[in-house]
Amino acid sequence: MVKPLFDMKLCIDMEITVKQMMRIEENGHQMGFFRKLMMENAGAITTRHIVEHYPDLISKKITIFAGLGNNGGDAFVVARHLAAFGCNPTVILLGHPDKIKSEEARSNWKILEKMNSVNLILASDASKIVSESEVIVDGILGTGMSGKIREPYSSAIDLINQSHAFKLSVDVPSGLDPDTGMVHDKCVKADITVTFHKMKIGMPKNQNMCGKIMVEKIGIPPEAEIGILI
Ligand SMILES: NC(=O)C1=CN([C@@H]2O[C@H](COP(=O)(O)OP(=O)(O)OC[C@H]3O[C@@H](n4cnc5c(N)ncnc54)[C@H](O)[C@@H]3O)[C@@H](O)[C@H]2O)[C@H](O)CC1
Ligand SMILES: [K+]
Repeated sequence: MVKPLFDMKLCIDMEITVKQMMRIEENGHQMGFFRKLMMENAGAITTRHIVEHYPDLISKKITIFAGLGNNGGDAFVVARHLAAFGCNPTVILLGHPDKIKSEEARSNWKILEKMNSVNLILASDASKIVSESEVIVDGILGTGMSGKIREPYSSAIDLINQSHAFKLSVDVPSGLDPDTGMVHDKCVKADITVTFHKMKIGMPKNQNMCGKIMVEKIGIPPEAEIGILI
């Protein structure tokens, strides 16, 4: 039975909670639109915004911070897509590769390990690299953030905020509570945040930390929202 189109239209511009997003993501995955595909689309559309912001991007020093969760996985995809545009980004992984949480993130890391066009730095003193960066991608924490920011994420957020680089946050500025917009501890102050699928309800409440918010679809079937938003 095909749902009437108007149902889908009603929820196109809704703002959703983290819990709703995770349930929609799971439904999409169960429908066969696997998380790995979502991650690829998320990274590709995020890269598009960086390329559009900087037409002369190839000449820019780009540093990508990646956590061990799927926010970091999105950032790995951004690194690969930027390389395809002729850039040589540096990825700073905030932990050991063995601790990367999911298969989809790990498989994207393994691709980067085979690419000479992307510099991989394990969590070391990133301060020199950051001081020379012109573009910083924040793929540290997304919707999986909880509680006081632990090291080395905490120092990484401080480093990013001390930089004068252009800052783009993946999905959520790292450290922002996506459901309330509150900063319980510390948070990346982004110039642009590219968030996926739908706006998270807390983000418009804290434009100061999010910067300009872009809501981008990543291919999740609207039917994945049935029973959650519809
Ligand atoms: N919404 C979608 O359709 C998709 C979203 N994607 C991206 O996935 C992240 C959410 O990924 P998840 O693995 O659930 O969580 P995070 O990456 O945000 O963080 C988990 C990671 O961070 C550690 N951690 C949590 N809290 C803290 C803290 N306070 N201090 C230090 N470390 C913390 C935790 O242990 C984990 O290691 C979403 O935002 C999107 O970017 C997918 O790409 C697919 C589609
Ligand atoms: K982030």
